[in-house]
Amino acid sequence: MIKVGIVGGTGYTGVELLRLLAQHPQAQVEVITSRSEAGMRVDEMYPNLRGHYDSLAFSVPDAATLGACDVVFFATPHGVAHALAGELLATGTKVIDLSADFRLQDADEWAKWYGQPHGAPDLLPEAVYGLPEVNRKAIKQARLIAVPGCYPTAAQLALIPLLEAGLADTSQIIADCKSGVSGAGRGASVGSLFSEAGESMKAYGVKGHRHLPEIRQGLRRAAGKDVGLTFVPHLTPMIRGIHATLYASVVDRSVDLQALFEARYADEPFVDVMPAGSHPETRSVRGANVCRIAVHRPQDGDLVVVLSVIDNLVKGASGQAVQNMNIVFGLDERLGLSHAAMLP
Ligand SMILES: NC(=O)C1=CN([C@@H]2O[C@H](COP(=O)(O)OP(=O)(O)OC[C@H]3O[C@@H](n4cnc5c(N)ncnc54)[C@H](OP(=O)(O)O)[C@@H]3O)[C@@H](O)[C@H]2O)C=CC1
Ligand SMILES: CC(=O)N[C@@H](CCC(=O)OP(=O)(O)O)C(=O)O
Repeated sequence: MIKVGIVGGTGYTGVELLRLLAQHPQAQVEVITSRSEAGMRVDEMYPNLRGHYDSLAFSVPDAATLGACDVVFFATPHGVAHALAGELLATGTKVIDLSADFRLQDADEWAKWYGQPHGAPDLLPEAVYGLPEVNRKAIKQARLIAVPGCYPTAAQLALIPLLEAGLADTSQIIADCKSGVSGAGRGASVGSLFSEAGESMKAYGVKGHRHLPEIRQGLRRAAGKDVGLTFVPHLTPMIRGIHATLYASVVDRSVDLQALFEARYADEPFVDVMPAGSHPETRSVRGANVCRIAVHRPQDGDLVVVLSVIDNLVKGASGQAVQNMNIVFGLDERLGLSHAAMLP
């Protein structure tokens, strides 16, 4: 059994980790932290977990207790993993960080987008970007994994086949993305109120969102050169889900894009290339660790439109984190993650 610790157990990604790990045959959650709820049993706070974690209670984060675990997940705001990761790695504990602390390779760029100095630049060279579909080999050897952001997961999986094949005009790609409100976390804020976000939809971060450099970094890796990207996120009145629509121009109209995408993801357990002409719905991935993709060529012109949906809390965060854990510990990548989505 893999001994698991979770820092930040009361947020949405923390409780989603608990839900997924409850069904995992080879992992046992030993430590779960919350400073504000220390002492409370997890199944008192989250009744959906009753019967799964009979005696597990929140505790304050403590490096010694966490260091006794085989792996520690950080489901915390940005900056927290910077402070604790080094100490845990030194005790031999693997670290899987769901925040953005180790996603950008460049500490100065991180500081610019996150508004504070990078707290652990010495660890950046060994941090591995945890997108298994492009980095599986490196993940297997990693001690420190940066789980990709939710928008970046949906956008990169949609564009990588085109970029790796050198088929997209890299001067101008558009990522038009929509998220449910759980993407904003569990912390109270006016924008997440039902009466603010319900029956309404709005774009935000058009001038520059912190996921822009992360998506650009991934696209650059796939294309082997810089990519001109416009990224516009939107808040939509649903709880879970990301819907990303990607627009690019193809440089060779003769290529069968459906066949290209199917071949690229043929061996990927968590990417589903849907039949030509499909329109994937966010509800088709709700609760599941899957990204469903459909490729369109309107009027058979140069334009390619790729549609990509994920559950922000699963393939966009906690499910992808468990997928990374499975790879790091040499397990079947699908363990604990093979359930179907909830419909409706
Ligand atoms: N929501 C989403 O869809 C996604 C979120 N993420 C990322 O995952 C991380 C967690 O997100 P989410 O679950 O929404 O977050 P929340 O903000 O809802 O929860 C944060 C958790 O972290 C704990 N925490 C806060 N500050 C500290 C601290 N200084 N030290 C230790 N623990 C702390 C909180 O507990 P307490 O204060 O009681 O200790 C709480 O349990 C974030 O970095 C987020 O950006 C990634 C992908 C998708
Ligand atoms: C709707 C909403 O507010 N979404 C969040 C992104 C989701 C998220 O948590 O981002 P990370 O994956 O980088 O942690 C935002 O725009 O900042």
